[in-house]
Amino acid sequence: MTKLIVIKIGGQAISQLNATFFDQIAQWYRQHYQILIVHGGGPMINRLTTQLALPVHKVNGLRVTDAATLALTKLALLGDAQPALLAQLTQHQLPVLGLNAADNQLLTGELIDYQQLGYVGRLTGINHSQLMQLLAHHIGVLAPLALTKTGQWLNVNADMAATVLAQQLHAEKLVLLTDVPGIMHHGNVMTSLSPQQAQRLIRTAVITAGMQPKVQAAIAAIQTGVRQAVITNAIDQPGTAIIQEVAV
Ligand SMILES: Nc1ncnc2c1ncn2[C@@H]1O[C@H](COP(=O)(O)OP(=O)(O)O)[C@@H](O)[C@H]1O
Ligand SMILES: CC(=O)N[C@@H](CCC(=O)OP(=O)(O)O)C(=O)O
Repeated sequence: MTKLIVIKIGGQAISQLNATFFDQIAQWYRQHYQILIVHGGGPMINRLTTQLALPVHKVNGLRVTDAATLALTKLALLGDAQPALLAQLTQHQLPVLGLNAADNQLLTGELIDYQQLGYVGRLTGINHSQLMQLLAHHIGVLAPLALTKTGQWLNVNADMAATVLAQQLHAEKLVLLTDVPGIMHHGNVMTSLSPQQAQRLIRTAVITAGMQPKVQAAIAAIQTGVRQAVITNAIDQPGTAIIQEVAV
């Protein structure tokens, strides 16, 4: 059976990719791994909304997205973040394909809580066969947006999107590439983190902001069959491995 690796690249990380990253992707591709990249774009969205004097408001790391913010989110993800990433991968001779929810119903979603978050969604369905067909010959680069059954665009946290894709496509590994070397506690990178530890560190505000949905997404991944989930800033560094609860 073909093995799949899902890599989520945060918006900040898109501008920090180095030769090691591209070498590793090329190596996995040569080894016949299928590779799906889900990209973020938080800083690009912030830049656009700030330029247009819209407030940036987040709840538990999720952007509150009204209609105007949604329009800018689509612009930033599909007009800035995705082409910036595609251009770098193409320059490294990697066979990439930029994708979004509207390509043949790739990603379907539903609102999480319109009152609290506006047009923010979670993934409820993926076009499995289409995606696997595309990944047979390309490295897919997918934006974190979804469409509802009635055609409403939704803003989806990219870590959450990557997790659902990793679960549903039975990925072997989920890499969440970000701008920090892993989960930091007392100034050190934690080499591993269990769901119980994570809940405690969220409660005590050690894990805050965008790291919250990231950790929750990684936990959901390993609890639903993804064998390995790591949070790191470099593809060749172990970062923080999310592990199942340790029995005591
Ligand atoms: N305990 C923690 N360890 C590391 N980073 C943390 C922690 N708590 C909060 N963060 C913040 O989470 C950020 C990563 O989340 P986010 O900005 O959403 O990244 P990305 O764009 O890659 O998804 C870090 O830059 C850091 O500011
Ligand atoms: C609902 C929600 O918060 N969506 C994210 C989507 C982009 C993203 O996740 O980008 P990063 O990976 O760079 O943080 C947002 O609007 O910022």
